[in-house]
Amino acid sequence: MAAGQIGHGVPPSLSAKVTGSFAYLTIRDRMPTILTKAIDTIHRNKNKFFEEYGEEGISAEKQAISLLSKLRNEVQTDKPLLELMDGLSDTESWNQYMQRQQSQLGDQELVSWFKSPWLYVECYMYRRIQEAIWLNPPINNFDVFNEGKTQSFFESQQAVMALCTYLGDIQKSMEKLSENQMSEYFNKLLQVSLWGNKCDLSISAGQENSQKASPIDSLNSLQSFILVNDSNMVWLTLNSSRRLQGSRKKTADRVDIVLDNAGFELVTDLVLADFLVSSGLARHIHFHGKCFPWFVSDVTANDFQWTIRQTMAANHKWMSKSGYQWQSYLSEGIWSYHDHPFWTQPHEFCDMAADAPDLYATLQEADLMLFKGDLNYRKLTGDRDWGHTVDFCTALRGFEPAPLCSLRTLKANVQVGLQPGQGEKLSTQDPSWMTNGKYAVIQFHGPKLE
Ligand SMILES: O=P(O)(O)OC[C@H]1O[C@](O)(CO)[C@@H](O)[C@@H]1O
Ligand SMILES: [Mn+2]
Repeated sequence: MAAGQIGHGVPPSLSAKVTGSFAYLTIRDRMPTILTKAIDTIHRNKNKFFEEYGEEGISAEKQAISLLSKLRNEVQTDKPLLELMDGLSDTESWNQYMQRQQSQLGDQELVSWFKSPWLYVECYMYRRIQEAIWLNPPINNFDVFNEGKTQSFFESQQAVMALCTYLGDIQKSMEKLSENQMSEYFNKLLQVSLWGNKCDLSISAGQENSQKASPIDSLNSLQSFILVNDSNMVWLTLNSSRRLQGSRKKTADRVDIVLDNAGFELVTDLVLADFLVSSGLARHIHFHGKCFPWFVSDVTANDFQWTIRQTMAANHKWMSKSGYQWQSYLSEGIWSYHDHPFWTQPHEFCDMAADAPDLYATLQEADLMLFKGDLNYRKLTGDRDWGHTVDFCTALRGFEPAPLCSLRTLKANVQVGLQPGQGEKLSTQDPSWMTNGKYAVIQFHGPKLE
């Protein structure tokens, strides 16, 4: 067994134990900054809380801030993680997961911010933010990240308009498109959705990070930054499920999109989903979002509905047309939004079949799953210290509910499925290639089709 490997050749989890690693810097610098911003946001909303709830609002604000400051201090001083106390439906499962982590660590040490797996502690921080808010009615539904998400949507308006106009143009000529043209548009919109993932707010610790340029025009220049491009497999998968259905109107029955960020990225996902349905490549789209505010910019049910309403209300013909179209897909059941507590838990996805069998069973009904973003990639691969040439399939460790594809810009140091030498070359050319968000993958796992 190679050095650092645990049982069955599975490498160790990334962790802040390694001083100077990206995990270490995230926990030392970026997470406290995110907490400070959350505290500022609550404080800035003090008057609003007073207007809405009077003195009760003010004392809830103070109490929430004090819990978050305490949390920030726990992170900064590498305190042991604490059990959750808020009695929500997922509390028990979080506390059990902590026991699991503790038993892996043994009796000598306690699970703590810098010693436990990075994936676990980073997820846990967002759950603790949720606890701090939830324990403080009447402000217990406040989304501390909402302002950033709405701002990122408004700042990318030009790009959204350009994208909706592009979609409208495709749809005007949809009937006449050849198979080749169709696959070309598909690839473009898949790549737009891929690069949409550059626009998250967690990596920049909440700094503005929106899309300004026209997303279609940038695609050519970004091409060489796609390190793995399995889009052909994705296309074949969509088309093979069309063949298997054998119906005259050829469609994959269902594509699931596991969403990542609100703002521009969500619009790129909705545009791709619209194209899949209006081109006849898919019949239904299931979107999966988060149950509570997560990793600064991730989509909640509220963000999802808000984005569609804003798109409908836009003072731009193609944008508002798209918004109305999306609303009608939802009311006709062609599109549906789902959330499941598992998406806001710290588990590697290889645990899903055992720990969230209901979700796993639902995903098995999909013809194709698209996993958006970096955190989903970390969970797909377990956020472990894999070699770059390890197969994606190996890193998934049996997680294969349906053919799946990760659309991810690289923001954490895990990347598998590269060619021999590719990782080394990148490290020489651009030492921060795994974390600077400049590179991306379209990485597929499923039956190989021709
Ligand atoms: O929105 P995304 O693409 O999942 O990116 C969030 C990522 O940013 C980070 O905060 C960068 O460390 C990761 O924790 C996380 O994987
Ligand atoms: Mn995210």
